Amino acid sequence: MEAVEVINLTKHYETVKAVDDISFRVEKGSICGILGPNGSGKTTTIKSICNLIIPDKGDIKICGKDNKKSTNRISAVFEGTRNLYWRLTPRENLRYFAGIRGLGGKRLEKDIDMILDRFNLTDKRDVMVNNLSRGMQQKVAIAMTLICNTDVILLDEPTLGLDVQSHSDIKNILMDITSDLDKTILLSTHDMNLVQDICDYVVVLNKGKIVAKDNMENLLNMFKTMTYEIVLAESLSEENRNLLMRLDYGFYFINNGSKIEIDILDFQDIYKIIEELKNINILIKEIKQKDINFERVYLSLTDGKVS
Ligand SMILES: Nc1ncnc2c1ncn2[C@@H]1O[C@H](COP(=O)(O)OP(=O)(O)OP(=O)(O)O)[C@@H](O)[C@H]1O
Repeated sequence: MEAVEVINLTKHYETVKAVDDISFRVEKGSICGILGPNGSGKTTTIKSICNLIIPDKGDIKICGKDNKKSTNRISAVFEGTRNLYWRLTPRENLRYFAGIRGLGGKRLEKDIDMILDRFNLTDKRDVMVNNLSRGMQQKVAIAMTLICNTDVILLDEPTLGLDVQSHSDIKNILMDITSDLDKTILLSTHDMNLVQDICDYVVVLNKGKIVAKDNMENLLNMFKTMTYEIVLAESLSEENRNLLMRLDYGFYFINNGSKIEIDILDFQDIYKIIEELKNINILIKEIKQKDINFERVYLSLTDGKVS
């Protein structure tokens, strides 16, 4: 079953077409990355799904129902932890957000304790959020979405500014809540390692349009067959790099130009590159097919714009 369906969504801000006729579906219990460079339309898409922006055109369905009639099925954490109350404790925050959704009573108190325990926050439950570490604050923000018990959780940059341990904790929490609790997560982030590790499905936006939507495995496989690494006997000078660039493939110069990574569509193209290296008297030490990572896939899809 689809938890989220976006159908022909379009939104302008005066003359800017922020989102241009996009459609995608997210399966229940999965994690979907909504990715793209700055200004590509991620926030507009996410806010439209949450019903915080009224689109010019298109339909959005949450668990099969129009999103305007299903706002109680979505919760969102925008820009890290901004929607927490900093002068309240984790327990008070959770109580407050549950209260807004009409939840209360002894059962709620039990649920709050259970969720805080799940996130290893029991000993911090009565400490003001302001005095918690950034990683703990992020956990409280995600705990808030669980106490509201919504089917769909939207997260904007959940790992921004976190140390290695907190990054790993948040990653595990997100995987746990989809597998154990069947929650659906829509994740907007520039953290491509996180995307590769936890996303089942990815939607990549560029200039308001979808440039790719597929599952992670397919995207990685699609690019795997096209990326080669050439190790050279010496570093390439600026002049030689420019000569190679004229061949108009996607070149990435690594290790000061002593290693080249190339994205090619046809294996025969590798001979043209070898020929050019021969012409400029550069010896090749090794050529191998590269294990592709998602960051490279993303860069190819968005014309090299990381953020
Ligand atoms: N309230 C607004 N008024 C006018 N233009 C806007 C408004 N909000 C967004 N835009 C424009 O719409 C386009 C898409 O913006 P959006 O914030 O959706 O992109 P984004 O992918 O979330 O970017 P970022 O990664 O920088 O947060 C951009 O050109 C942006 O300048």
